[in-house]
Formats: sequence, structure tokens, C-alpha cells
Amino acid sequence: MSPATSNHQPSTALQAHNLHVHAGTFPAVRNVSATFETGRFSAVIGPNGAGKSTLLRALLGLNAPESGEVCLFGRSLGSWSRPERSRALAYLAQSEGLPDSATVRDVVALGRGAGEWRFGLLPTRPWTDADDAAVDSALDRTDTRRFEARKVAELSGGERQRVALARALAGQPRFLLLDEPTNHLDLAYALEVIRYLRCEVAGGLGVVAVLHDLNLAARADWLLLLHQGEVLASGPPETVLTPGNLLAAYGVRARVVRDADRLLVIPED
Ligand SMILES: Nc1ncnc2c1ncn2[C@@H]1O[C@H](COP(=O)(O)OP(=O)(O)OP(=O)(O)O)[C@@H](O)[C@H]1O
Repeated sequence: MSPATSNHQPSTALQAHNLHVHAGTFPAVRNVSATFETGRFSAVIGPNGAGKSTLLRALLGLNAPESGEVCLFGRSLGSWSRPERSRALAYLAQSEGLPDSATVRDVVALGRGAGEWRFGLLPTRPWTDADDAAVDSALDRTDTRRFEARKVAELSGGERQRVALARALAGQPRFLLLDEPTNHLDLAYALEVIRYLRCEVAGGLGVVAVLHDLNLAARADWLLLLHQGEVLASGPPETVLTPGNLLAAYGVRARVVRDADRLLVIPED
């Protein structure tokens, strides 16, 4: 192949190729293909039971597909070692269990593998200044440094969510996959989480977030709309959040209006 026709660009994406995934015995994800880029805020949307969480878990390698493949940076996820994979892909589950008696700083340090020290396991490598710097940076970027010495038990739900985010960021992943990160958060905290994620995306992180609030999803760069386990639409918000797609996916009539630079979904039912 001549240099002009060869593709020397390394892939920067997390990709699903014709993915079929079962949840239990139920075919929850059916023939899904999608490309999630680094430096892009992608949101997975769709009604309850559409297969969003199942897809997210398959992208993380936590659910093995029945058929199809997940590739990270052009390599099948199955060929990545577990430590390699968990360094590249961070996950924020719907309700993150954080150790109540630990301090915020100790919890964020767990994102660097500090559990080995904290829980008396055999450390596989020494703790370094670079680890401290990564913890400091994650605390600063999530505005949690000011309560780093407090115990997790003393935090509000919104503060806990930011600490969980800081823990994930401390590991310096290439992708962060989040399952309903704004669940149980009030409007201000929800917007704040989206704002922190947007800053990380500007720094090159790939974000893939399952979101139920379509007006928050409208702030993403790219959307994947699932319906009954299949892709109903994908692309920039203005091409996905259309009255026709919303009716097909949710069975709800809605107007989609543009306010300044933002889309707003207004249900009419
Ligand atoms: N262990 C299981 N056994 C059988 N069916 C399951 C199992 N887990 C999930 N399902 C089904 O798979 C489908 C997809 O579930 P999934 O949790 O991926 O959907 P979701 O889009 O994330 O839903 P929600 O928005 O309600 O969280 C649902 O119909 C669900 O009932």
C-alpha cells in the first residue's frame, strides 16, 4: 500500500462493532455499532430498558458479547490485559459505593491504586510524587480539595458524586464511562457535573455518559439513541433529538426548539 493510501492514523476511539449482548438471558443489546472518540462528550440515551447500561458494561469489558466486538484504539478489548484496560477505561456506576470512614483524599488516591497500601495488600509498585500530583490535580479539577480531609460520611450526595468523579480522574484514563452520573443530583449539581466533564473533554478525555435528562444530553457533542436494544439514531444532538425520533423511542410528542446555542426538548403530552 502506498503512503498516500495507507492509514497511519492510530485509532483514538472506543468502538462497538455489530455488538449483541445479553443481560441474563435477555438480548438487551442487538447489533449495535458505534464509535466513541477521545476529546468528545458522547451521551447514550433511550427509554428505560433500552439497553444503555448493558451497552456501557460491554464497552468496559464487564459483559462479554454474544457476538460482535469492542475495540479500543483499534485493538480488540479482549486482547488488552486487565490492568491495561482498567487504566485506559474508568467507570462511574449508578451508585458508587465509597468507604464512609475514609477521607476524601484517601478515596481519590484509590484511583491511583492506593488500595494496595490502605488495605495492607502487597503493593505492586512504589507510591511516587507523580501519584500525589495526580491526586492533587483530580481534587482541584472537581473542586473537592477544600474538603479533602473530611470523611466521606460527612458529605452531601452531590459532593460524594464529585469525589467519585475525582477518584476516576486520578487514574488518568483515556475514556470515562458514566451510568447516569446526574441521577439524584439537583439541577445545580447536575449542571456542575456536566461542566466538569466538559472541561475534561477539552483536555482530551473521551466521555461516554448514559443520561436520562434529554436537556442535559443536548449539551453533549454526540448522541446514541437506543430503542429496544438497537440504534435508532446517532449523531450530533440536532440530528438525533428530533420530534420523530423522540416519538419513536419514547412514545412522547415533543417540540425541540433552539434557545441561543442550545436545544431544548419540550414534551407536549
Ligand atoms: N439479569 C437480567 N435478566 C434478564 N433481563 C435483564 C437482566 N438485566 C437486564 N435485563 C433486561 O435487559 C433490558 C436492558 O436493560 P438495561 O439495564 O441495559 O437498560 P437501560 O436502558 O439501562 O434501562 P434503565 O434506563 O431503566 O436503567 C431490560 O429490559 C432489562 O429488563
